[in-house]
Amino acid sequence: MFPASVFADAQALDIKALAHDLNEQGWHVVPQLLSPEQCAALRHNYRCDDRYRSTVVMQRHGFGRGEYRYFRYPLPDPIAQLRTRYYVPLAGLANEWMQRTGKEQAYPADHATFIEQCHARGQQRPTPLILRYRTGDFNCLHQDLYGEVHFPFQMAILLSEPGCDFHGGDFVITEQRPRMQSRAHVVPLGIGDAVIFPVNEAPRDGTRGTYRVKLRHGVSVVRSGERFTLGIIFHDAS
Ligand SMILES: O=C(O)CCC(=O)C(=O)O
Ligand SMILES: [Fe+2]
Repeated sequence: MFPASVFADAQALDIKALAHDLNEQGWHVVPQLLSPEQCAALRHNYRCDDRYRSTVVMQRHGFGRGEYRYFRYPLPDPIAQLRTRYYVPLAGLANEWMQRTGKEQAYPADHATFIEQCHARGQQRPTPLILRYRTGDFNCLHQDLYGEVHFPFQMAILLSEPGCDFHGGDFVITEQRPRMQSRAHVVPLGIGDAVIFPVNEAPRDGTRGTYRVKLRHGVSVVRSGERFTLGIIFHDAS
């Protein structure tokens, strides 16, 4: 069963804090975006086969160890709402970043129009997913680019309680800087917290103008227990 109160009451983004964190720190956390009850409902839903279009066993592809399932269209209401609702403020920042890096591209103001653009380019399969890790599982550093068209930000929501449901299993981001060694971030997350982070690249201000860093994200080894995440990716897959 899905949470009845969908996520219409999910808090609005603090745009200033979002822009500050993504520009200065590289990622932004929205605390308690979902309630523990909503998280439990989503974890429970992992077993409902008819909700998903495909299931990936990560070790078969060298992606790490664990499993994830992509939702099928039509997305359950709460998932669709999260995607359309958080797209809007993020599109504003995305366009600022495009200008800073001298790119012509502009993202439309609403998600439906952006999805039409994905579909027109042959990217028609939905990307929101639920990931499940058990003891010893992990997610290798990666990027969620699913075709030529991609939205520059994505969101992951932790659905399990760290220190209780599982131990280990930290969300990590690495930042590859030009002509410098890479920098790692461990993002502290509680149950229901969302992390918003760049899919591919981020602009940084340097002494000689703006430069670009390349980002990858993943999850360190889950030492014990079971850890679930909801991933919201805004572009569709080819
Ligand atoms: O399980 C996690 O925290 C990472 C999930 C992930 O890779 C994603 O949502 O794209
Ligand atoms: Fe990912």
